[in-house]
Amino acid sequence: MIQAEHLQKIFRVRKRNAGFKNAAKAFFSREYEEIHALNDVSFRIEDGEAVGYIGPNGAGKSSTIKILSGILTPDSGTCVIDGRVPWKDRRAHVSQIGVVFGQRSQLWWDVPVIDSFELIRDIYAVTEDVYKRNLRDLTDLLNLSEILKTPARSLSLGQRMRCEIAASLLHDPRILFLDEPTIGLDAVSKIAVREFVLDMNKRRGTTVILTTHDMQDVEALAQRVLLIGKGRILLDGTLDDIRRGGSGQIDETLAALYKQFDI
Ligand SMILES: Nc1ncnc2c1ncn2[C@@H]1O[C@H](COP(=O)(O)OP(=O)(O)OP(=O)(O)O)[C@@H](O)[C@H]1O
Repeated sequence: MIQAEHLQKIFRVRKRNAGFKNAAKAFFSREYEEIHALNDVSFRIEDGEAVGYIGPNGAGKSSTIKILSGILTPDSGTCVIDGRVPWKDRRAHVSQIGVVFGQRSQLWWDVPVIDSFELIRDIYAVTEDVYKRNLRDLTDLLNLSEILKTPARSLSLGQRMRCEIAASLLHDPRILFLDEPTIGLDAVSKIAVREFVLDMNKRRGTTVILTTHDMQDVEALAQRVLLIGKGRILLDGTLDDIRRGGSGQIDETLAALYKQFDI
């Protein structure tokens, strides 16, 4: 179970105006401004749920995922995941979670993908049996056989994302955090990723938390939707709850909702 209560995160950044001269000035300046990424975020997610975490650019989605995965420490508030505090019990925590950041790679850039997988196996101390089974299933389901020997830097975006997802699942995590996993993918790759994640959720009971701007991802994967805006949870319900507010396409309905919440 994931229980987040009153999470707050403030980033302090050097104040600066536009232009090169001002950038240099800002470098030596002691003036800071505060960015309230998370103001008061609370939610509870049960084991086996698949939750879409949505909101406009800069709403605080990635910051939340980073806190839940232990990469970032909040300024205040608490978060307990299956009895662990992510940023305190990092070692135990990472063995139970898989994380995919669509905009960042966890694969070693210059080595064949399979070498990255083997490194991940060693880091997580995955037993040979489990590794072999997962590698076989993931290769099969995500269609990786022809790209396993290719270095990550030579893969297309869609190929790389399929490898990223496989890399995040080799150690059988109970929870999967996906931060924009279908960004830039073609229709075929998007569908493959969605089907695969749905299967993980349904068949293995993996808890899935997904941030995305693609509402088709949410339609395909999430039973529940959390809407965040200006660092606060504004809505916790189903996609039907969101649809009810509009009459047309889901993107238009969502845009109207953002407007209504002034986010
Ligand atoms: N390391 C950082 N330093 C300073 N500000 C940051 C940092 N990380 C995030 N922010 C700011 O915190 C706010 C929330 O950012 P976050 O990345 O969580 O949003 P998001 O909802 O994931 O946005 P997007 O949909 O654009 O990816 C933004 O205003 C962002 O500029």
